[in-house]
Amino acid sequence: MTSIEKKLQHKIDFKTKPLGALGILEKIAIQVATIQNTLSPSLQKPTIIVFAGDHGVANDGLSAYPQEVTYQMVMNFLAGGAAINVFAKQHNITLKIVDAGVNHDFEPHPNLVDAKIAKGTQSFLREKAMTEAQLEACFQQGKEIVNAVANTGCNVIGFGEMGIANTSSAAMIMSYCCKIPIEKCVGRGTGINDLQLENKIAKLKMASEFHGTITDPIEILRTFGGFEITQIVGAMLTAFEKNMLILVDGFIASSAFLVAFRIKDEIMKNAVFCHQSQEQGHKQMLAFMKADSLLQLNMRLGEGTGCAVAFPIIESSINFLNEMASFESAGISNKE
Ligand SMILES: O=C(O)c1ccc[n+]([C@@H]2O[C@H](COP(=O)([O-])O)[C@@H](O)[C@H]2O)c1
Ligand SMILES: Cc1cc2nc[nH]c2cc1C
Repeated sequence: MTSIEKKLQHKIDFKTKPLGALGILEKIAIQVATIQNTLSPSLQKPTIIVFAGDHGVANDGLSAYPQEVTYQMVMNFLAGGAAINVFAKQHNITLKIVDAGVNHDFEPHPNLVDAKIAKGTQSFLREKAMTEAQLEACFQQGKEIVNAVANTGCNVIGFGEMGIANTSSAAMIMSYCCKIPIEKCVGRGTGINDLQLENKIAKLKMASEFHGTITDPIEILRTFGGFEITQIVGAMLTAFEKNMLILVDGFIASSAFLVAFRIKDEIMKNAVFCHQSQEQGHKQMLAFMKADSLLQLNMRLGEGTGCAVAFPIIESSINFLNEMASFESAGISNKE
C-alpha cells in the first residue's frame, strides 16, 4: 500500500460503519482518491463521449440490423431520444457525439464533433480495416477530443460507441489480444439468431486464417478495428495522460481498453469497468485483464449506457468519503 492509500484506508476505517461495510464503494473511493492524490477527491464535469463509426463487415450478414442504423442512431443521439441521452440527462453528465467514420453526410450540429476518417472501414474479411494513415488520424482525433474535454475541467470521462457490426471487430481484437479462440469471443451482438451466429463464427474464423498471426496491439487494431474503436483507444490513452478517471462501458468499449492496456498497462489504475455486458466474451475479456465490473444488468446496448448507470454509484463512493462522520466527530463508540 502507498502512503496515500494507507491514509485513505485509515480515513475510511474511522467512518461510522463497521469495518469494510461499504464493500466495493470503499475500493472505488480509494481508487479515485489515489488517482487524484488527495483524501478529499471530487468528480468534476462528468462527460461521456459516444464515438460512432461504420464497418466494412456490416454488409456481410454479421449483425441483426442494417448499416444505416449507425447514422440513424447518431441522428437520434442529436435529437436526445436514445437511452444514453436519457441516462446522461438523469445524472447530469455532459454528452458528446463524435462522427468517427459514419457512412453518411451529416449537417453541422453543435453536439456533433466531425472527426470523420472515411465513410466506414474496409471489410477485414478481405483486407486490413484501415490504412496506417487512417489509424494515425484516429489516434490524433481521439487525443484532440479528450484534450478539449479536459480543458473544460472534466476529470471523469466515459467512452461509448455506436457502430453496426462492431461486436465482430471487438471479438477479433479480443481473440488476437488475449489469444483466445475466436468462437469464445463471438456473441449475438444486436441479437442474431442461431444460424446467423454460426455464420458469424465461420466468417470470423476465416478472417483469422486470412490474416494469420499478428501480435502487435496496434497492428491488431489496424487490421480489425473500427474508426470509433480506434479513436476510443487514442482517447483513453490521452485521458490517462490527463489523469482522468476512465469509465469503461461494455464489450466494444472494453476491446478498445484492451488495446490501450496492451500499449500502456498502467492505464488500469484509472479505469472503472462499469458493467459486464451480456455479450458472450465480455466476461472472459474482463477476466483476462483481471478486471472486476461494477454492475451486471444483462445490458448489451453500448452508447456508454453502462457508464451512465454506474456513475451515481461512483458518486456515492466519493460522497461517503467526503461527507460521512467519523466515530470521533459523531461521538459513537468504536469496536473494542
Ligand atoms: O456494449 C456492449 O456490450 C454491446 C453488446 C452488443 C451490442 N452492442 C451495440 O450493438 C451494435 C453492435 O452489434 P452488432 O450485432 O451490429 O455487431 C453497436 O452499435 C453496439 O453499440 C453493444
Ligand atoms: C437500434 C440500435 C441502437 C443501438 N445503440 C447502440 N447500438 C445500437 C444498435 C441498434 C440496432
